[in-house]
This record gives sequence, structure tokens and C-alpha cells, in this order.
Amino acid sequence: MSKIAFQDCYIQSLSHCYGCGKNNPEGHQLKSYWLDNYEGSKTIAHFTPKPYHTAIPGFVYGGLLASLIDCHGTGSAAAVVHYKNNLTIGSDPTIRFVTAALNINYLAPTPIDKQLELVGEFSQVKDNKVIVDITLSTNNVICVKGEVVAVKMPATFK
Ligand SMILES: CCCCCCCCCC(=O)SCCNC(=O)CCNC(=O)[C@H](O)C(C)(C)COP(=O)(O)OP(=O)(O)OC[C@H]1O[C@@H](n2cnc3c(N)ncnc32)[C@H](O)[C@@H]1OP(=O)(O)O
Repeated sequence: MSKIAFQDCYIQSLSHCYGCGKNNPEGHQLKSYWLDNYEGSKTIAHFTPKPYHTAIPGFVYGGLLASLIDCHGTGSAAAVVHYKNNLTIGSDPTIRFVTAALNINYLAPTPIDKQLELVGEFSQVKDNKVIVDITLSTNNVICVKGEVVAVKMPATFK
């Protein structure tokens, strides 16, 4: 696992995302990395839900799970496009991705008292669009699968 999270390489002005921005103290501050020995192909993130992330007592609210998948997907998209072009993720000009589409399938209830593991793999990588398939697991049981279509952030977002 690399030492610096993808999201922590985002420039300050793009570090306020509720899901992953390091400058958002109220947010989830998700951190995504390359999976060990899979640089350029698989990504990983971990998150431990708080008791208030409850849906039904004992289980995690699905909107939170979608949010984690969303941010792991867009962070992974930025990382792979930099990797493919031999660029450093913090380099200038900044290349970032926003969510164009998010498809979530809840396969099993997600226990709230366990660390969650998200693993991303790429089904399409283009400079302007990346599709990331993500599994969210606890104790090696896949609870949620998601597909994130991430599109290069247009200049109008700045
Ligand atoms: C941002 C940096 C900081 C980190 C923050 C992390 C972000 C966290 C995730 C988010 O919450 S982002 C906020 C939620 N997302 C948005 O608000 C996006 C709103 N939508 C837009 O701004 C535009 O619709 C969008 C940038 C997604 C696409 O507009 P474009 O004009 O760039 O798209 P274009 O028509 O050029 O299409 C480019 C490619 O994307 C595809 N595409 C566009 N919209 C799509 C869509 N909705 N679903 C699937 N594919 C889509 C399109 O088919 C095409 O694929 P191909 O290159 O393969 O032909």
C-alpha cells in the first residue's frame, strides 16, 4: 500500500469533498491507495462506520456505503489516469474526475461494528472517462458491489 492516499494529493481547492476531502472536518475523509502489488490495476480503501451511520440497528446505512464507493471510484479514476500517463497524482495541471453515474447493488446487510474494505478494479480506462468496479466487504464477505462511471472534471467545476 502506498504511503500517501490519492485524495491527499488533491490540490487544496479540490479537497473539500464530503466523502474524501482532507479539508472537510465534517466529512468521511476516505483514503484510497494502490493495493499492494497491484499498482495501476487495483485500489483499496478502508473505513470504520460510526454508530450514527445506522440504517437498522446493527447495520450500516446504504447511502453511506454508496458515498464511500463513489469517492473510492473517483479517486481511483484520477490515480489510474495519472499512472497510465506516467504522471504524479499531485502534478499540475490537475486532472480530477467527477461521478457521472453510480450503480449500487446491496448484496448483504453490512454490519456496523466492523472495518469495511473497498477494492476497485478498472473495466475501462480512457483519459476522459474511467469505469471502476468496486466491492465493499467485511470479513471477506462482499456486502455491496458498485460501478462508478467517472468523467474528467470539466473546467466549469473550478
Ligand atoms: C473533483 C475533484 C475533487 C474530488 C472530489 C471527488 C468527487 C466525488 C464524487 C462526486 O460527488 S462528484 C459530484 C457529482 N457529480 C456531478 O456533479 C457531475 C455532474 N455532471 C457533469 O458535470 C457532466 O454531466 C459530466 C462531467 C459528468 C459529463 O459531462 P461532459 O460534457 O464532460 O461529458 P461528455 O458528453 O463529453 O462525455 C464524456 C464521456 O462520458 C460519458 N458520460 C457522460 N455523462 C455520462 C453519464 N451520466 N453516464 C454515463 N456516461 C456518461 C459519455 O458517454 C462520454 O463517454 P465516451 O468518451 O466513452 O464517449
